[in-house]
Parts: sequence; C-alpha cells; structure tokens
Amino acid sequence: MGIILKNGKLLNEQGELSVKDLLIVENRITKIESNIEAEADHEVVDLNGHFVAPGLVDVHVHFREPGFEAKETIETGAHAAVAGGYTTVACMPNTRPVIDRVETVEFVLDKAKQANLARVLPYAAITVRQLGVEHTDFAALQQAGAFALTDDGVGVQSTKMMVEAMQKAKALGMSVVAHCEDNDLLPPGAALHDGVTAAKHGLPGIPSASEAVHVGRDILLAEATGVHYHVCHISAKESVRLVRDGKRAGINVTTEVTPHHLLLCDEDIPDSLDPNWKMNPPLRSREDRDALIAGLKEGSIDIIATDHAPHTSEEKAKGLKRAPFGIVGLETAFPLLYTHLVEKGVLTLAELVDRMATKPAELFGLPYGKLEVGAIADLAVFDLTTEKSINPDHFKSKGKNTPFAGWVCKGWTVLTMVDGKIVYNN
Ligand SMILES: NC(=O)N[C@@H](CC(=O)O)C(=O)O
Ligand SMILES: [Zn+2]
Ligand SMILES: [Zn+2]
Repeated sequence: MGIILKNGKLLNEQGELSVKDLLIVENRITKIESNIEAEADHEVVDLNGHFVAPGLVDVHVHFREPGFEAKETIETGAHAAVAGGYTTVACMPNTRPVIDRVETVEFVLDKAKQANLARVLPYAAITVRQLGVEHTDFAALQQAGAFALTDDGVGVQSTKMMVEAMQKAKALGMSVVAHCEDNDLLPPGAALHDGVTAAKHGLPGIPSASEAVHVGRDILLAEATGVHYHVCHISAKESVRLVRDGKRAGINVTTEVTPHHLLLCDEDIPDSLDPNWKMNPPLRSREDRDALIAGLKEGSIDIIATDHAPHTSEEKAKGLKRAPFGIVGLETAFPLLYTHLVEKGVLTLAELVDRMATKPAELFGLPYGKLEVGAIADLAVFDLTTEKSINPDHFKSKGKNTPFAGWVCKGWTVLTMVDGKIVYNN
C-alpha cells in the first residue's frame, strides 16, 4: 500500500535541489530516498523532475460562503487553493451571516469537509457582526474549531474592544489577527493610496497612517497583554518599521504581506483606473513596496498571504469608486513570486517556501508546512521551467479579478496532495 512519487526535485539543507523519490503511506511521508523500489501494491506517479514543496499555507483568504456564493463558494475556493499548490487556507469571517457564532463555524467546516480538497480553517469574528461593539463568545468559537480571531474587512476601531479581546484571547491561547485601518483617517470615497496616482487623477487618497496608527496601537496592546498578535496584509513602510521595532522589543507580533503589495505599486496602476487594481489596503508607493521586500527578506515580515478576495465581474465593472475592494490570489501567488522574486534573485527558493508554507504553519501552531519523513503528506509539485501567461478564464476560482492577467510566469502547479490524497493533478 502507498503512493511513490518518483523523480521529484527537493530542496536539501543547503538550499540546493536534488532528485528524490517519496513514499506516502496513508497520510504520512514514510520515506524520502534517491531510489525507492516499487512494490506490487504501490501506485507510482512520475514527477518528471518537477519541484516538490510542502503544501502552501495561506492564512488569509475570503471564500464568501455563506451569503456571497456568486463571488466564491467554499468548494470553488478550495479548488482554487489546490490549483495554486495550497493545502491549507484560513478563511475570513466577513461573510453573511458573519462567522460570529458556533453554527457558522460548523457550517464552514462542514462545507470544507464536503469539498474534500484543501484544509479550510475558519476564522471567527472578534465582534458580533463585525460591528466593533460586542465581543463574540471566543471560548465557544474556539471549541467549535475557530482558527483564530479577526474582524478582517474592517479595523477594530475601539481601543477598549481591542485590548479586552486580546486579554480574553490570551487566556484561551488564541491569536488575534488584525485588519489595521483607522476609519477616522479615511477620506470619504478614497480607493487608492494617498500618493502620486491619486494626485494625478485628482482623487482622494488612503493615507499610510490609517494603517500604521492601528499597527502601533495594537503592538503596544499586545505587549501589555502578551497575546500573539498578527497584522494582516501589511502595506506601508511605517507599519514595517513598527513591527520591526516591536519584534526587537520581544513583543509577540507577526505579520503577512500579499504578493500584490510585493510586486506592484501605485505608479503601476493604469490610467484607465481598472478596478482590478483596487484593493484594501491599496497599492502604495514604490518606497513602500521596497520596504516590504526588505522586511520580508530580513524577517520583519514573517510570511506571505494572498488575501484572496473574489468579486464578480459585474461588481468590478462599476468603476473605481463604486467597485468593491479586493483581488484574487490563490492561483497566481506561487508562479508570480517564483518568477519575480526567486528568478530575479530577491529571495531564494528556500526562503520563498519558508514564507509560504513552513512559517505560516509555525506561527499558528499547525502541524503542516514541512517536507520530511514522518510529516503529514500535504505537498505541492511545481513546474519551474514552463512559461505560461496568467489567464483568469482558466481560474478554478469564480473570481477573475486580478491585475496580473497576461503576466508570463513559471512555477505552475503540477500536482497537489492533501493528507496523502492527490487532490489536483494537472
Ligand atoms: N482586501 C480587500 O480588498 N478586500 C477584502 C477585505 C479585506 O481583506 O480587508 C474583501 O473581503 O473583499
Ligand atoms: Zn483586510
Ligand atoms: Zn482580507
């Protein structure tokens, strides 16, 4: 019994690639060797020298179910995940109803089980209906299987609500994950960063301080409460500076950055102001983008998360001001980052895998993200040589909203395995 994955290229301790076979028995990797002899009851899959990585882990996706199934369902989202090499994703609670009660957590877990593709771990909201007024029942939500606590989609405006959430979360050993945005600093109708592109088009802008003020506040509250505090989709250089300083002070703060904030800046937004370039937080300045890359490289920024935010084409056709914020990311993250960071020498392949699989699992105490004997068999195989351009029509996701259409990349998923079962085979 078992599956032999033959002729895969794996990273060794020195960060070099070497050809190996893997034996998977039930849901574990039981052997990684140069040549594993197949026995009669082994299924053999030839990987043709493609790159084998631990399955990617994304702690920030929006799967829209319940309530917004036209944008995405848990099944289509999970399909997009495995098509992108992701084996575990954590989905955000800004659904309708909000994931703020036990029944909704159970609903998501149930749908994920039915889809039987990626592992889908639901966040629970910090506040009822994400209105920022009353805490949810953290203990009950944790018991039901909530991954962590967040009001992603909106910032927790009240300092009192945030500090008390941190105190309760700390007592339960839960992480607090924050969309950092101070609404007092937002001009009405702002869709772009308060920078050159907004100015060029005479538009109001979203200032970096609207993010950084919350990052700073919450790091101080994390210090006071001792909770694990994680910053969502960091975008501004000021925020990176605050996280770096917090880490130096020994505070338990971690953060994620998206592929789009690493690869794009506001100067890249086309004059058409296509709403596929509208997301929250917005693409900031070139300097901000450079600070994010440096932060990721040095470890001030811990991990990469996509903030996969599908919306319908109708919604995105409403023009910059009226279209919703958000872009999809699951099916393009690895090819984009492999091509534009690894091939250009900004990150090593080992660093990319660390930031997309190993570290995200580690930060949240998940038993995944490692490719070694004894590990749970969650893995992804990528083709690092064939070039293909990004075509949203080919996405498994219902969301086609991406600014990366037409970008030519390497690093496309060949095969994804979750818990010892092949769930995607291209
Ligand atoms: N990132 C976005 O632009 N949009 C997200 C919300 C969020 O992540 O804050 C969404 O739910 O669409
Ligand atoms: Zn957010
Ligand atoms: Zn989000």
